[in-house]
Amino acid sequence: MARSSRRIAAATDNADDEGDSSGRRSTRSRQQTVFFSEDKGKDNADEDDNNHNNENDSDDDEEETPSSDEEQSAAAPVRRKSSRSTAFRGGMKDPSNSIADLLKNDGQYSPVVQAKKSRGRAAKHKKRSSLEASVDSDDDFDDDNDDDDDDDSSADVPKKKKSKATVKSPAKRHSKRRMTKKLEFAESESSEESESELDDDDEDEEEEEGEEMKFNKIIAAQSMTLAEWENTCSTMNTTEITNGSRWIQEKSDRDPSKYEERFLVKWEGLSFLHCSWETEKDLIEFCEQAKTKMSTFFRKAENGLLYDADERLDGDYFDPSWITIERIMEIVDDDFEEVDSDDPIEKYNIILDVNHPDFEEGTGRQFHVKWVHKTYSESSFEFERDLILNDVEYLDDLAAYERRSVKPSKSEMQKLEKKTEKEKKVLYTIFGENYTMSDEQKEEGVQKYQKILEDHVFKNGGQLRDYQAEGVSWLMANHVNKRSSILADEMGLGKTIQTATYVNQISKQLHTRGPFLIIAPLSTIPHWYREFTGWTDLNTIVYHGSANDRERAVRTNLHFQKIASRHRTWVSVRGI
Ligand SMILES: Nc1ncnc2c1ncn2[C@@H]1O[C@H](COP(=O)(O)OP(=O)(O)OP(=O)(O)O)[C@@H](O)[C@H]1O
Repeated sequence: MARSSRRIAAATDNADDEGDSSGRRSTRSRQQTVFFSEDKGKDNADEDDNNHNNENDSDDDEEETPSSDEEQSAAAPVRRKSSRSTAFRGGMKDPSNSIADLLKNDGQYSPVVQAKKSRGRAAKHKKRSSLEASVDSDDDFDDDNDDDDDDDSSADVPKKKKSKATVKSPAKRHSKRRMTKKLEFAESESSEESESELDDDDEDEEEEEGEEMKFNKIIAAQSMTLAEWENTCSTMNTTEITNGSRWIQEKSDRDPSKYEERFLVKWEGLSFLHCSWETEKDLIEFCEQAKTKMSTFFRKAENGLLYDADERLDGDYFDPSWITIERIMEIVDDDFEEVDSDDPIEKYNIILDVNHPDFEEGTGRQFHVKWVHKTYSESSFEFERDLILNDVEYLDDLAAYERRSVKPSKSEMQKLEKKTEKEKKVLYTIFGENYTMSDEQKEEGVQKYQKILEDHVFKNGGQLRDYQAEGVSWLMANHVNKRSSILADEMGLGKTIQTATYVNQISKQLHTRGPFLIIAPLSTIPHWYREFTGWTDLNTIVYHGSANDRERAVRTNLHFQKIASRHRTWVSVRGI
């Protein structure tokens, strides 16, 4: 794990490099890279990086680099909000339980054995259903099932001859298309370049017609009866998957008690919200490199699961934070005929019923989402309807987005400036060393200030302890007198919180725009992030990761969205 050099950092900004005359608290603080800013920043109009075209590709392929994963999890905030998708959890038994259940069942069917057999088959490149193979080699399987399987080749295997034309490409399934983050900012680009970009996009769309579908990896294997599959998959619907599958499956008249093995697939270019259960047959028939990816899964998986318990909770197939929103970075507003209502379902005509004839149109708004424990490059565009259908909490993140995305008007700014001047005067009266006041009067002012801090209820009901209020007021005193300071105390007494509330004070009370930079050791970044977001409404972002991630973090989070369109031109939005 990369650890950057340690540095001594001053706790105040704007501080002169002079000795600490008050000298009450000092420490060395070990620092690395957390970056956060006040609710505003530059109106960035730089050219977009070509790397944007590779969005979501970082998850690419089964061969993940452990080091980047490690870094990522260390850097990302730890936030295990319980917004679990019923699609991946609720309707599904714990896979380990179900495997155990099946094993208990007179050894009639073992998904583990099954998995090994499938691996063998994949290696031999045979297009046979798992169940067929299982039955062929499993003497205990009863005759009835044997009959069924004999039928498989004729009756059970869907009669439709799946041709590429019958496979609904995700890009073609919905007229309202998801974006896959291909925003180009063309301020400095010539119009010629922009036009050629657009031409490229058209070509890409045409190419999509014949494209094979691609998936990143298989993340679980599971065997259940067809009836159980139907039950489980009926809750798995998004704009990209229908009844748990990327394909629109025809109704089958197969025996519902018949077992089928399916694989949970993470699709390329889509977030974990759109993972779907697919059969080996479909994957091999319609997806690029399915056999290779399948054999990688069998090599790496244990008990039918790719991720170990550290990365997921019991009963989950993957870390639930991967479908938990860390922040909404943009709203893509289509032309909605908004209904006057507080309920987004009503307001944006969201249609939740998958069988509704206008399901395709009823997607609601589209958000650019950064997921917890995923990098900025892995952020994705999601329809509001998909978030609702999968129980993903988004309203708080949306409110936070709205709060920070609107630039104050000129008159509001002028009002703020006047207010700031007043606040400054008050602070200088209390803390200013050149201010002529008796010591008693000063002490009284400081006590009063500390009391206000102590009584103040911060976000989520947080309140400072008396010594913490003293610490913050000392930091403010240094700030007012333009003096560098280092806050030191014993471990665990809340220095992080004091720093967060101090920065909050200079942002909210003195209306200092920021951005403020926190440099912290890699392992403590999640803690810093948690405390800043838990105690303040500051627009806090983790500035860490690849150059692309860092650039994207700044580009998408440090400018006012609402005025951004005046300064940049959106030249290209490319689909999947
Ligand atoms: N006023 C408070 N209210 C609620 N929780 C608090 C308060 N002050 C500190 N804590 C909690 O105590 C724990 C330790 O605080 P924190 O990590 O900020 O201390 P620290 O002094 O920065 O520690 P270290 O020296 O290890 O960096 C945290 O979980 C924090 O949320």
